[in-house]
Amino acid sequence: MDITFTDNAYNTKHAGSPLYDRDHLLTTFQQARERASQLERQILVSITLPMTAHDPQVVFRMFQHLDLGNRFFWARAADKRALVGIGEATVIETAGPERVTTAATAWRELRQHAIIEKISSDLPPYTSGPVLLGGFMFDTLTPHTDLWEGFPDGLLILPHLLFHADEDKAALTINALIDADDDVEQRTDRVVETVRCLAQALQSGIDQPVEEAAQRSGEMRTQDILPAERWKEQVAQAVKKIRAGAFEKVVLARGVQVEQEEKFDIDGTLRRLSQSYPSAYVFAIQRGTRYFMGATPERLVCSEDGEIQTMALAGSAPRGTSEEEDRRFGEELLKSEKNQGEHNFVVTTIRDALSSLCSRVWVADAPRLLKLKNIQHLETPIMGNLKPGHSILEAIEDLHPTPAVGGYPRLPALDAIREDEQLDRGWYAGPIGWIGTGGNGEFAVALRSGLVDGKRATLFAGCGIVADSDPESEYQESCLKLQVMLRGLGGEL
Ligand SMILES: C=C(O[C@@H]1C=C(C(=O)O)C=C[C@H]1O)C(=O)O
Repeated sequence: MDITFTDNAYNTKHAGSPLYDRDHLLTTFQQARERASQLERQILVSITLPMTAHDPQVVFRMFQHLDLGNRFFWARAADKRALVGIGEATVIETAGPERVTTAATAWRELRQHAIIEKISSDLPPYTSGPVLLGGFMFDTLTPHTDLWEGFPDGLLILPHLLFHADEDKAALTINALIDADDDVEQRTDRVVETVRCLAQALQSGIDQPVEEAAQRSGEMRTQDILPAERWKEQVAQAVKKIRAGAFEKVVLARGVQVEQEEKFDIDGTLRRLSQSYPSAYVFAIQRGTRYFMGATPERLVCSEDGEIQTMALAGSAPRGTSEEEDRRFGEELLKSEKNQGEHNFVVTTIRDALSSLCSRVWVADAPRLLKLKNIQHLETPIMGNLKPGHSILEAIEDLHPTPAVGGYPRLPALDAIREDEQLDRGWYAGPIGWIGTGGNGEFAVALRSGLVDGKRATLFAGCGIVADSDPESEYQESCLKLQVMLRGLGGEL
């Protein structure tokens, strides 16, 4: 079973021992229990072990056999980074407009007095140690419906087990919260058994090629939540408001309900999304029978050692059916005043938001094209150096919602969404990602996404509306964006 882990100093030292050395784990848990009793609080224990690289999709599938609870998937095929978690050592759940700040405080508190072990120096540098996975609702002030039950305003999960990998290293982190009166012998045995089961599952499944997703046996039925004509009227109304000077841009979203005879195949959907959108963040967060999942091209913010990277992504055109047509569409997008306008609101807003958090902000001179499978966007890379003491959660607090998903100026645009959109966005277009120690982490904007529950799914897509938007073109653009999840679920093959 040791083949699951690399032949690192730790395993060599403990050659022949179980995957995780029981005695060592027990000593750590005992130490945590003592600390818990002295300080009269729970103590976080986080242990990271090196592991041989595995396909994150396979790990996600194998995790299901562990019976540890909800799973979480996050991967970007292009840079070979992945985080796959299962279970909840603890969760930080927050509510209200202060949901991000409250989560940041709870995270700081949780880390205090923690015992963090890294059983090698050969580990993915940014994701080793305790890492929280989760996300935030787009807007806490819109009335919530049952649709998003289980997805609170803010949710950060410390998983029991986290598989994480970068381009050349992979590791497993085991997290636990220890109480003063915990039976640490029993806790130790449970962890050792869980890791043993995982190793076994991976070993037995490791040689099996990831099978092609089962073909759908029946029809996938789709229905607009708001009839197409009504949505286009909304767009026309928004254009009128903009021309009357109420605001300059608003992003209006629409939802589509999808149903089929059989349950949607979550693992297969993730695989199709990863294959079709290698540069996107492919994600899934499970709450019971529900999965919020998608393949978003939009990074909200990535922070590594104080350097943050973000982007303005707004302005869209279809891909051409020939190389020539594709180039033409791209050139027209780059020259389009309408698209440049809606893009520039995003650039300006992000630059302003970062200027208070960062000692230096760098913005590319001009947007470039980001070409995805069926759509192309204007993209401006933006970077900055976080001032000491600031973390990624503060950046999220300031950046979200950017005018790429909200509007410009922010407040009147959000009011218009609340009044006119008639859609419970829930976590759609909210920040989703992970945060580690030292302020590192990465969050994306949860676009090209849907909430999947058994045989049903609700998919979302939105478009930036400006003074010269045409309702029909915006509707067509939203259809292109919806295709990501429709195809991901196995439809429109
Ligand atoms: C709102 C969405 O996408 C956003 C809106 C875009 C636009 O209006 O051109 C482009 C990219 C995203 O920032 C979505 O995919 O649902």
